[in-house]
Amino acid sequence: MEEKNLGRILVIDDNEDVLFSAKMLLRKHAKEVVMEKDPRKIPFLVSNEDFDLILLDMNFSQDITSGQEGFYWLKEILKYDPSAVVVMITAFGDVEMAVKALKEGATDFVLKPWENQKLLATLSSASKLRNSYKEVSQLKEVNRTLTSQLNTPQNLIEGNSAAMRQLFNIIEKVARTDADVLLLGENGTGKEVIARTIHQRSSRADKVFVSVDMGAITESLFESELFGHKKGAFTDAKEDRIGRIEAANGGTLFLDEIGNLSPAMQAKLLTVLQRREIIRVGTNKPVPVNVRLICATNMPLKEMVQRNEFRQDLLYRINTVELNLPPLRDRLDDIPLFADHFLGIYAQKYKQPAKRLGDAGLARLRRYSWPGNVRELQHALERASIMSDNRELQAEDFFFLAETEPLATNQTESQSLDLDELEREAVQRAIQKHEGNISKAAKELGLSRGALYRRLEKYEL
Ligand SMILES: Nc1ncnc2c1ncn2[C@@H]1O[C@H](COP(=O)(O)OP(=O)(O)OP(=O)(O)O)[C@@H](O)[C@H]1O
Repeated sequence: MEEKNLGRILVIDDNEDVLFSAKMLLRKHAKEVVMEKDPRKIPFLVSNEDFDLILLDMNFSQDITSGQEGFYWLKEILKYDPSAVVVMITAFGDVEMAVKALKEGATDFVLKPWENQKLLATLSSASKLRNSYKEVSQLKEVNRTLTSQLNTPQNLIEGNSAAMRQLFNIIEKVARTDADVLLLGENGTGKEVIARTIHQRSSRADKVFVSVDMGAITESLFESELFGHKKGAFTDAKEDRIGRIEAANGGTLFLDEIGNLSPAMQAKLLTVLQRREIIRVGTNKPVPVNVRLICATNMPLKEMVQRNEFRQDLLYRINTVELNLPPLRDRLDDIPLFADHFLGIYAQKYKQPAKRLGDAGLARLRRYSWPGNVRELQHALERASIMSDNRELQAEDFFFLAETEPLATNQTESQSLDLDELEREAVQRAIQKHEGNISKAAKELGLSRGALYRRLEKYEL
């Protein structure tokens, strides 16, 4: 047996000879051996010290044979440390009593007088059990912490546009049911934020929310990522691993970019969803799973079904409730709320006083088409927070890649000879080249900052 791998052992027996021989044997294998003759010290010892193993006599001198005192002290130990690993010592080979002790929570028993090798073997397996208890309780704790961090409500903006108010009415109702949900919407409309919100408002809120980006999973890793694998199932399978679906058990499974699955992956996913069980790669044992499914995509799934690119049966399976997230350009009334929210966050992040959105700034944001939706708005506000010297953000504090994009390559230069058009393009290009730095752009154009601002205003840039 490995040296000292039994940890700290407490031996409680009122017979000095037993204590002595236990100490002689165990000190070679344990980090520390604590001996105690008087069982009345147990509460003090167990509540003040951490023992990996406890060897407890069943029969103390006042009550030689019934074992009642042993049972009493076993219960006391478990009261103070429910995960204590207690091995009972019994002198009479009374199997019935030993079995009763196991039922009461003892881990094992040894007969007195013991054979040294047998005692060591018993303690060694008890110590392994203790280690796995410790590991499990540590993992549970890590899991609890991570789940509560992940499930901490993010700063959700419900919005006050008619479209979002209507949507949140439905979300409120749907969240409480266990119905599977399909979220449709352009990039950056907040599909993941809404998926998390549904989870947080559901009866599964204290369980885990597992998000899987289907667009990022390759065909070859699909099964092992989602269903898990057994050690040795394939070359890289160095250890048993549970998949994402099993990890979400009891909670919510969010499958993002569901429209990106190949036909083969769609078929495998459908089978799992229908059977509500997974089979880890390299095994043939089905494991039942209980997850609430939320899927999301920015792709037109119904059209894809028409074109045979997406399985109709899979679509029916995932869209019990379908929610459409409106693009930001259809809910411009939400912009002021988002602006307050994100400007607050960036003020903290960049340690500066919070900036506000001025009327002209807001008008500018309302005129833009927002192809990147809330994510793009968030970035525009972050950029303006960093770049602008104004406390109140104005039109000139915002410029947009989507508007300047065609100018990124020089081949797309305008054929127009309209002076205004040419000037507008020159201004855009200068701003883009200097990444929004007004002073540098103005210098390049041969204009003062004021003159450049006037042109930005004029061309609504
Ligand atoms: N209602 C909202 N409240 C607060 N933040 C939001 C909201 N909607 C979107 N956002 C923010 O916008 C960004 C994009 O949101 P999210 O990732 O949820 O969008 P998505 O639709 O899932 O995007 P994609 O399709 O690109 O994955 C995130 O940074 C998110 O915090």
